[in-house]
Amino acid sequence: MAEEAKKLAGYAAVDNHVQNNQVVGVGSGSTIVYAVDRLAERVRQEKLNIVCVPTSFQARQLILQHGLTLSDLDRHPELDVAIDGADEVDAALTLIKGGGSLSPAHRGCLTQEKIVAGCAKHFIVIADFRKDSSVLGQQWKKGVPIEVIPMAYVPVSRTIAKRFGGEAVLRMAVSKAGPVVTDNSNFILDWKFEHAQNWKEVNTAIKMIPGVVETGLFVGMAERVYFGMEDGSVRVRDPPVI
Ligand SMILES: O=C(CO)[C@H](O)[C@H](O)COP(=O)(O)O
Repeated sequence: MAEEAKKLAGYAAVDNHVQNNQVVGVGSGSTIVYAVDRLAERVRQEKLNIVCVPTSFQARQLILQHGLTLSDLDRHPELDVAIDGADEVDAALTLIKGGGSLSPAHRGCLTQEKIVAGCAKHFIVIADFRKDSSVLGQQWKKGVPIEVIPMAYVPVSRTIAKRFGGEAVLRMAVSKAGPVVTDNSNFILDWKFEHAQNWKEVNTAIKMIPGVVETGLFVGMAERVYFGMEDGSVRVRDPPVI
């Protein structure tokens, strides 16, 4: 059921937002796999000229395996559109990213994902119905991922708990001993917050703690979210008009 929903979201995003001669940011996770399948299909069928910029090692492999054109931010610092998954989306389109529902290899790419999304004119999110929340923490219980410089993980964890409550736990690997190491050779703390907060302020404050590389809070970045639903429909959410 969830897999079909991921596919619906991925296909809708590619069909509605990708056009010929575009540079496309490719996100990470299990949902993005469906979007890349559809992108490759359209490139073949419609003979599109598309260049892809990956957000992780996994995304890079996906692009290559599908025979798509691989690039990077050196050659393409401006993207037309970036498409990526999320762990949770609230009513204001604030996202938690960097968690991942698949294997550890597909998790913790939040820093590169945020960089690529920030370089895109349009940032489009794809998710299944389980990620849809009115407030963060409603559906996603694993906390906000925070990428940290390895030597700083203890002081950063203590500072976050002291200032914002909850606890920030070092993410451990599953198929190896020791912590998960990101594509940037850093560690991930999962901050299990106690209650909803002003995410814009919290995100800025956490980023100011020495040793923090990036947070998995994406505030004011997503332009549209496609949710694949259980009944086979696709729900679209745009940011609220303030
Ligand atoms: O942010 C991510 C990885 O850093 C993923 O996009 C997010 O975790 C969603 O993953 P999935 O599509 O497997 O549920």
